[in-house]
Formats: sequence, structure tokens, C-alpha cells
Amino acid sequence: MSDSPRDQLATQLAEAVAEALRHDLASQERALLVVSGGSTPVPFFHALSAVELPWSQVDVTLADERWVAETASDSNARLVREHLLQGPAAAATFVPLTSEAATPEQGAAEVAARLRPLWWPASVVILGMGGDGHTASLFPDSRELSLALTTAEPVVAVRTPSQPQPRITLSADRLHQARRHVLHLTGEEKRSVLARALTGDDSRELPIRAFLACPLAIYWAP
Ligand SMILES: O=C1O[C@H](COP(=O)(O)O)[C@@H](O)[C@H](O)[C@H]1O
Repeated sequence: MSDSPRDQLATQLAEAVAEALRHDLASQERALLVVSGGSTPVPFFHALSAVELPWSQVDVTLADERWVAETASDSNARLVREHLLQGPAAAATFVPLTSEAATPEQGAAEVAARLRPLWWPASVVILGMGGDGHTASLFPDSRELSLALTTAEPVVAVRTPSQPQPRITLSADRLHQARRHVLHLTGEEKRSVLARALTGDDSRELPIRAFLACPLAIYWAP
């Protein structure tokens, strides 16, 4: 049986990300890959985890995270450990965005310090997008959206009425600095949200707009 369009997309994206990491590792000791959570990246994680790369020279972190324990079912760290850090990719170093602190506001400085020694700018940032146009944890209804879109700090603690948990996100500035940006999307609903985003420029309405001029490689399948 042939692969579904989403599986083909995941394979193509994994090949492109592997090529980018190989390219950067030819001229630097380590390379940083920033991935998103959610359901969309799972087939991509599987495809990338099987690729032969100098994984011991690769650091992986997240674009954003819920402030939950890594054992929680909606932890992005858990998702990455279960689906990406397997097979050859198990040799990569994962850098989570949570700490033992009770809140993301209390833990943000520790997370920022943990991120500091990584090889910035990231080789690749892979963004996802929600139906509300959010990307990473830059939500239209977040109190901290303006801060996250403008600060030079690497991470921002985020409270969002539409979301059950507090979160932490890489700032737009830190995400913008990456060498390559990818938006990984599936389905008609997200395609129409992206089409709407492309017709305007208010990032507070649809935060994905903050990345539409990066340039951004769009990987979409039905
Ligand atoms: O909340 C989140 O959602 C988006 C998209 O998730 P998906 O399940 O529709 O793929 C994701 O990009 C973000 O990292 C995550 O925290």
C-alpha cells in the first residue's frame, strides 16, 4: 500500500531537515533543531528519527511547551521523547522547556539559562499552527502576546484564556533568528487559516503572520 499524502509530506520534510542539519554540521560542532508539539509532527518525528545523521552533535528543543510534568499526556517533551528520540535519533540531546518550578513565570529564567549554551541560531525551526492562527504558544488571546512578539528575551511565560494550562514559548525574536523556517500543516481547515493569514498583516489577530516573511517553507498535505 502506498504512503498517505501526510506520510509522504513527513518523509519529504524529514529529508529536508536532515539535509539542513548535515549542511550546518559540516562547518560547526553542533546544530540545534527546534520542533513543535501537537499531533501534526508525529509522522515527521518517526521519519526523522530513522535517518542516519551525526545525532550526537544535534540538540533538540521545542518551540513551546505546556507547563506540565513530562509524564503528562499533553507534554510536548514526552511527545518528542516517544516519537523523535528513538532509533538513531536517540543519540541527540533533548533540552526541555520546563523545570521543577511551580509556574512558567518562576521557571523561565532557569529555562533561558539552559538554552543559552546551545548553538544559536537554530539550524531549523519547525512551526505548527492551530486553527486560531497560533504558532508556538503565541496565541491571539494571550495576555503576553505583545511581549512575546517583541521581546529580545529567549522565552516568555504565557497565560491564555483559551488554553487549560499555562505555557512557555520561545519568543518570536528567538524563533526568527533561525537559519531556516518551516511551517508544517495538514488539512483543509489549516489551509484556509493560512490563506486568511496571507491576506493581512496583523500578527495579533493571527500570530502565524509574524513568520510569513521569514522566508517560510510551507509543508502542507490534505
Ligand atoms: O498547542 C499546540 O498546537 C500547535 C498545533 O497543534 P496540532 O495538534 O494542530 O498539530 C503546535 O504547533 C504547538 O506547538 C502546540 O503547543
